[in-house]
Amino acid sequence: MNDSFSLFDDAPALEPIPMVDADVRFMHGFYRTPQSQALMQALLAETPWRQESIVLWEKEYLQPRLSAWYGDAGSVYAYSGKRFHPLPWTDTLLAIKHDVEAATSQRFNSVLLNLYRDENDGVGWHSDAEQELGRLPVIASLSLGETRTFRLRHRTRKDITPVSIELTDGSLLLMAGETQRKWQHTITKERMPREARINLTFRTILVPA
Ligand SMILES: O=C(O)CCC(=O)C(=O)O
Ligand SMILES: [Fe+2]
Repeated sequence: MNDSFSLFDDAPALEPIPMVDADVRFMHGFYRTPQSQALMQALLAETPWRQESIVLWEKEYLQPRLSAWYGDAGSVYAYSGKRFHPLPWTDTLLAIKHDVEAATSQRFNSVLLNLYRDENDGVGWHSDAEQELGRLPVIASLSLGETRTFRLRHRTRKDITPVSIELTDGSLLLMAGETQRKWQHTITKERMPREARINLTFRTILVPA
């Protein structure tokens, strides 16, 4: 699906972002228009988007975004006291997974889709350090649609400057190594009007033997 790997193309590559205690790589234009727009439209139409809730201090809150969870049948994900069973892969998602696996030399068995409908949607500071992601999670994050700012901050070292990355349409971000153990990340809400953005985070859920 992605034709950007030809030797004769000026193929962009995942470039390391210099960070302490983290392995973060990033590239613009992993998918380019019009392909990125076609994927966005397909995912907007095909996905059974849900607004999930989280429980904090015994109070239930709706998440400020819509989401959907897909993966291999065994890749059950526990999050905020709930267990999510994945939807079966679609052709669209399998094609994207194939491209992302080729670009990252990694294999993934699940993907979390997030839809940020406008500037009022976001995701708070967190790390993806759930037990079923293993000790050193590898997460590949594809962005489609509106650009949003991805911020990272070190969990314990206040002397380390936070990092901001503009996640443009069609960009690909890889987080590996100690990134989830040592850093947190967020997509902040914005003041100015924003169009919709879809983010796909490919993950590997370790299935208990
Ligand atoms: O939307 C993004 O770029 C980040 C999403 C995220 O951090 C997550 O789903 O865990
Ligand atoms: Fe995350």
